[in-house]
Amino acid sequence: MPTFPRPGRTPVNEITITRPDDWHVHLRDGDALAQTCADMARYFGRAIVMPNLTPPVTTVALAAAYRERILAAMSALPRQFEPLLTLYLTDQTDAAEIQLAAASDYVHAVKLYPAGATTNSEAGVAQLDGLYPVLAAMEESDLPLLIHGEVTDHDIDIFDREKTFIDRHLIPIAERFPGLRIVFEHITTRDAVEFVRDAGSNVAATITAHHLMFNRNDMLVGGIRPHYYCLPILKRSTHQHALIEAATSGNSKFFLGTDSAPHARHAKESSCGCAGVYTAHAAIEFYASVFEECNALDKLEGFASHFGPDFYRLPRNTDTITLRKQAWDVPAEIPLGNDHLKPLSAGESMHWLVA
Ligand SMILES: NC(=O)N[C@@H](CC(=O)O)C(=O)O
Ligand SMILES: [Zn+2]
Ligand SMILES: [Zn+2]
Repeated sequence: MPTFPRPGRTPVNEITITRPDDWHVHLRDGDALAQTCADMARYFGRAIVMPNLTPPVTTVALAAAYRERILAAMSALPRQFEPLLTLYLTDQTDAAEIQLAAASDYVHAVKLYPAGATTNSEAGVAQLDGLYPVLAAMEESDLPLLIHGEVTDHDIDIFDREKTFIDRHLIPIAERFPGLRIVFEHITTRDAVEFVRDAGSNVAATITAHHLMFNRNDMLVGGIRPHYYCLPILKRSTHQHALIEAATSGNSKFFLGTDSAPHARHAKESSCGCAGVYTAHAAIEFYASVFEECNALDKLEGFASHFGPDFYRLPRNTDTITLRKQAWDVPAEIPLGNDHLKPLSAGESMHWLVA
């Protein structure tokens, strides 16, 4: 991992921060919820829950029902987190549904998946221009737009899909709807960092732990590692360094979103493996390791616990968590309903743990 040494580095064995939230997570549904909710409830306060179920969460009524299933799955747990629901945009979404969402107290954002861009995005938006009346309604009712920012054109190289999305779609959307709050989700490139940094205060980005920890060499050198395969795909190290600089900079436009995305082990270790990395079992511990490497542990609290709620116009959590230096081993496998998944860093040793 690259380091950005800052003067005065002193070893830290314990850090207490405002309770963090996860601004982008996939909990899935059904019997997967037992594990995904338990991992989130270990210390996160709230989580923006992605709507890419099958079928997707396209209406406020479906979001209400999904929320009930999440709360039911959590009822047996020693502590709970608050699920913040999102709607899945389709070519059929209308302004009336947006108004319903804005009026509800549990739908907090609307998610744009370009059709075919990622896992369960088949029902996503095929014609982005056709979306403009819906985006106008969102701007009007101040409901944030969350974007999986990749084009899907066959002639665009997979490593260039985020950059091309910025040029073709994000710049026009941001110009046309200057009052629309936009979260550019799970950014993976220097181009995305620069776009968000230079945009208005209505534009922010989430950054995953795995895009801070790894680049495409980690996935492809010495053998292909399907458990590092996610979308947007890991990029070259120069992009990884730009993400690390952004996350540890203290700039409030960049905040924590794990994109923890469970897939059964056999579905990833396959001749056509699924996209998604599971990090919920050790999320804040992964981020803490990266920030520590960069001697930037003092910047973790803003990134993990302050900038997200500020952007979403929600109160910051008022209690704290404490991370301690403590060796522990990530399990080799984690149950997922009747199946199993291989979590990030399976079988490896970690040195931070939430007390
Ligand atoms: N990130 C991923 O690679 N996969 C996510 C979908 C997404 O966030 O794009 C999933 O739902 O599995
Ligand atoms: Zn995505
Ligand atoms: Zn995601």
